[in-house]
Amino acid sequence: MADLSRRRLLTGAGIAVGAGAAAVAGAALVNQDRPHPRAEPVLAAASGGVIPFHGAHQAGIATPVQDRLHFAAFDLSTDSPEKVAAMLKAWTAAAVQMTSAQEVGRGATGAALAPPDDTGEAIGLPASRLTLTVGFGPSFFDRLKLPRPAGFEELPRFRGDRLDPARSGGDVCVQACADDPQVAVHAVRNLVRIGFGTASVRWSQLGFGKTSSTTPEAQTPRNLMGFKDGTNNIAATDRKKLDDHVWVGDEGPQWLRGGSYLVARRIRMHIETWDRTSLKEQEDIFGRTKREGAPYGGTREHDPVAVEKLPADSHVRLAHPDSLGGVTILRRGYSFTDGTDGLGRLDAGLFFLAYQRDLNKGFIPIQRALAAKDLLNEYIQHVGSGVYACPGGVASGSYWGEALLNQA
Ligand SMILES: C=CC1=C(C)c2cc3[nH]c(cc4nc(cc5[nH]c(cc1n2)c(C)c5CCC(=O)O)C(CCC(=O)O)=C4C)c(C)c3C=C
Ligand SMILES: [Fe+2]
Repeated sequence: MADLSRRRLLTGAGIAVGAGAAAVAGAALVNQDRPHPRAEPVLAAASGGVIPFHGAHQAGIATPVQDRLHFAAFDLSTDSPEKVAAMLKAWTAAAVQMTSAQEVGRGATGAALAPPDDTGEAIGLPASRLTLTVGFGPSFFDRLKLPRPAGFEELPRFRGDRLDPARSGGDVCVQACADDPQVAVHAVRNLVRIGFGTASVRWSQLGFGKTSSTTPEAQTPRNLMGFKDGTNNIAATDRKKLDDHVWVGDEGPQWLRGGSYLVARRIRMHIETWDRTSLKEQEDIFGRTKREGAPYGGTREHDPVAVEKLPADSHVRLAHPDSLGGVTILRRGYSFTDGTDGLGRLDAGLFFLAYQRDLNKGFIPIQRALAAKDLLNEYIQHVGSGVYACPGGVASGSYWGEALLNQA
């Protein structure tokens, strides 16, 4: 490894976390004498490489979408902002290490008579473009008596919702994305471990097969219905659209500027019914062709969508900005299959993730339009939900939510 990159990594990872509750109590350990690269970090965003943790925005929003997801929502077990700040500080130190392929704290093989700081299952694995993105639910602010951003509240109930409270909400969320599922799971597991005594997992979701892309030049992935998903998403290079529709600006509190609002929805697909539906009907439901992904009225995937050429209640027509006065979101969802539902059907679907600058100019109006009459509704059901305010990027030496918690 070049000296420069090692120095950068060490500085970023200067504070290591001790095991479990001790770390949360603020027992920061200096790690500079014993770095534990679990693999040779590659400072490039090519598959397997490092996506920088620090920056103007949190990684994992507009950065290229990785193949795997482990999403976790946490409930706080304390009302103390100081305790939560200590946890977030320890989480940040661990995140800096894990995203650069370092072992957490003093590593997986520290002192023999104490539990290791790192659980060890990622030893030898590259960074795998791991990103860790944190958000705070409305209940976070109430519990810690912190001022909520104006208008930030739980999502309204939408027609057709059948939300399971055990798969909804949460005070804090962590979105871990990586090209290797073991790296994503390792990251969440170690944060869970560090948070012991301060936060516990309320629900979590594994995802595979990204169903969106922020790199339009790459092949668009397909969802479990077999359709290309993410064609008309915001590209990571489209600074104007990101500024207009994704990043919170001066209208938000200082800690949220450069951040974004995240909506997570666990959407079950009735894929057995879908699989008995004719190709023509499937295509009419989206208003796009299945193989090419072309919008009706066009021939190629990236041909412009002319909404009047799509069936009136088709998904794409209803969700398109031209039908909704310009409303636009950044989608970042994943497919899931979680065994069966006990009735001989797969519990499969789309774990929908969307980022936006303003929920009232993003997910809420789109979902209202879709819930009212989307042809797709016959084949899907929203069964889990969460909404979170994700702070702006973390500067080196700072930690997730520092500017917010300093107000306590
Ligand atoms: C509230 C927002 C949305 C939900 C919920 C949603 C669920 C959902 N979507 C698909 C499959 C596709 N969606 C596509 C496009 C698309 N979907 C939304 C929003 C929601 N989708 C938007 C804003 C768009 C883009 C519209 C446009 O600008 O043209 C497509 C087409 C390809 C693409 O552009 O991505 C597919 C396919 C499923 C299966 C689903 C729930 C399970
Ligand atoms: Fe969609």
